Amino acid sequence: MNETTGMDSSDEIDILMEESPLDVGDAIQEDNNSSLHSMDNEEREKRYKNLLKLLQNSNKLSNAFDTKLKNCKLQIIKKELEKSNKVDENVPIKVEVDPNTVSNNQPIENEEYEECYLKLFKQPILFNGTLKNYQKEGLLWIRTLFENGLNGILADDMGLGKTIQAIAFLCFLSEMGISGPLLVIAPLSTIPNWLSEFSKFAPQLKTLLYHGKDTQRSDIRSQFNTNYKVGNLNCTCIVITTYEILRSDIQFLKKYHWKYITIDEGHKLKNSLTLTNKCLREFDCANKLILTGTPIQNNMNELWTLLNVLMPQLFNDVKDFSSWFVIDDFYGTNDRIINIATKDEILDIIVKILKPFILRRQKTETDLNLPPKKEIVIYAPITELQHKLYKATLSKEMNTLLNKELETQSELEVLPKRKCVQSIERYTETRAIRKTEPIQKVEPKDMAVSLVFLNPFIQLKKISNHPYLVHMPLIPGEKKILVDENIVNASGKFLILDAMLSKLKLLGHKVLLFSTMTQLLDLIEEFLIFRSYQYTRLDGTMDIADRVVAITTFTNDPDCFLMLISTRAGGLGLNLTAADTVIIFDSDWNPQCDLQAQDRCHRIGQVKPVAVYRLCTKSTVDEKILAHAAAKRKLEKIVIGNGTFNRSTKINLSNIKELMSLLESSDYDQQIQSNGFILSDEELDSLLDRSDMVNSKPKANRTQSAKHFEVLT
Ligand SMILES: Nc1ncnc2c1ncn2[C@@H]1O[C@H](COP(=O)(O)OP(=O)(O)OP(=O)(O)O)[C@@H](O)[C@H]1O
Repeated sequence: MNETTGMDSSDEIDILMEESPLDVGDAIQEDNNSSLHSMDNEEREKRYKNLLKLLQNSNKLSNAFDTKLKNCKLQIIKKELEKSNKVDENVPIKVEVDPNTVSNNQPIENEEYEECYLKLFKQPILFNGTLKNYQKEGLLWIRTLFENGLNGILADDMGLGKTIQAIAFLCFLSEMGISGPLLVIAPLSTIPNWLSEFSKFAPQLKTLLYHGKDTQRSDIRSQFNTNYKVGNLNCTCIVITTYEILRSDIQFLKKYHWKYITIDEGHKLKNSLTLTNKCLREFDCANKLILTGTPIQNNMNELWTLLNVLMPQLFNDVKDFSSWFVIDDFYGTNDRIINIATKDEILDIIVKILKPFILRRQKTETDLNLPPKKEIVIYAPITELQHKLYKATLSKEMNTLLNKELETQSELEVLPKRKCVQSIERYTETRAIRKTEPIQKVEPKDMAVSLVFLNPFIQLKKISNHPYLVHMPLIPGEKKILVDENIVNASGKFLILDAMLSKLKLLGHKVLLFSTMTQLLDLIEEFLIFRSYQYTRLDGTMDIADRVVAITTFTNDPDCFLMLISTRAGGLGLNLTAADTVIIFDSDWNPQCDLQAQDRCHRIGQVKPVAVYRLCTKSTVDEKILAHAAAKRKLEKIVIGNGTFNRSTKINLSNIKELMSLLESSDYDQQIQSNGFILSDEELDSLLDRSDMVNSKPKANRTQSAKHFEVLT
């Protein structure tokens, strides 16, 4: 029996399952055996039919769930309205719906009920804040799934407050007297955020951080079931842990009967074969809620994984499924759209199946009124040294090129991590003047050479970013990097960065600088120290305490100008609205990682327009990475980016025109190409100008006529 609505939902769901007998086993088994591409046509046809059969049957089941969920939602709303006792006076309810008489096919007009609900909505007493309207709707949706014993995915755009909605729901559970234990699983990088959001929005709830050494964790485990009183309410501890601890302690954790598990940044589950997924399947848990701003990042495989997490009994294996959909289909040319169209049938059904269980709202659909954001790609020049090394790598002549230096060559040392820098004395128009004496210019006699020919691609990527990553000058006899003006002059991106930073600092902006390579972050750190910029750093090697220090220093210290962040470690769940500028030094293969990065500062709490600068070295692998990322973005746009999972939007994937326009759309507001000259003040002003964003939305493909830049259209 349901604890809040009094409905017995499990029986109904069992009946629904029986009504849709699925030949699941056969379909999946047969679908697993061998690679799709090595099959003859007859075999392909057979497997395709099996897959369709499985999906169509599941679709029926999902439709039944959908109707059931809508009815349940209505019941909850009615109950809440009755409780508020204001229905007759204040709310013009015209529609009378008896959930018992609604047939499976009949759409329920419940907008008016929802409107009333939003008007009279009382948020959980333990929640210390004001939920926005779309968050109230989100809470209602999470609650409806819970009442029906179903798992769901809250896939709101990044920064819309998924954490807040999850916390509000945990407050609701506590108020309902649901006994725990309750678990939140999140990546290490978002744990500080969870802790601070709990203390801000649910200060009366007790959280228990399950982390630390073996012995500490065993002590913490004894407190999992601790109950405590808040007024009359009997509350239970909320255990917070990381994916890593989940994997290492699964033997202990699976002994508990978890009442509710919230899984943050759930796209980490995207591969159903991972250990984390396996662990989660082993858990004894009533319900799960997955939070992710980016449910589909790479391929259809991930859609299947979502099905697996939501309905593991039906979708229990993923092998070969992805071969129906390959990322190549989404590369460029229009005739590929035909391929996509032929696969619509499968895609369409999957999206329909997922629909009741996924809630996704985009920033543009909400009343958030965030300040505008624009994204500009800056094509950096390639320096002579970069060109020489790049060409040598391509023609596999690197050894010959560097042969003469091999006698003096040292092993490349990992650069020391710096925690802070000396404060700067003053800034001129173009430079920060350091308090300390500049390093004496020394002729570089020694070189550290890092040549990993096993992966020439990485080599090329390093050279495109900074040639020192493969060919670093050292202070003679010291095995330490020699830092002088050459650290800037050797790399096209550093030339651009140097010019931009001095101006950004002067204009009072704060910057988040993302890179996918920690070695590159080390080098940028050397440069920041050389220029005496104050900065903090966040990367995957840091523990929770150090991360908290880095974030608070950046947020609260007005002199701390820049935060260096490794894209993969720091892109998730952080709130860094003190910054209004993002520099993506090198793009990630996965565009969602870069979007996550931008969203650290373009979110609730941001009051200034945000500019995102993406650096790309012209005619190098950098351009390939950008193109690949753009192809992945197209997939995401087609499947989830068009409001498909907003439950009020109708699905329409078969509109070729719509697909074409999505495929042809650009992710960037502006693309700028440097011709290799040092930037003049005038050009910099033009590049960093945000006046177009002050009173209006960012303009697409703005033209720009500075002397040394050219707009690519
Ligand atoms: N109702 C609210 N009132 C006040 N602040 C809010 C509210 N909702 C969200 N915020 C703030 O907005 C910011 C973004 O929220 P949150 O981190 O929960 O977003 P998210 O969707 O989980 O983002 P991400 O996907 O990046 O993790 C946070 O600083 C949060 O405190």
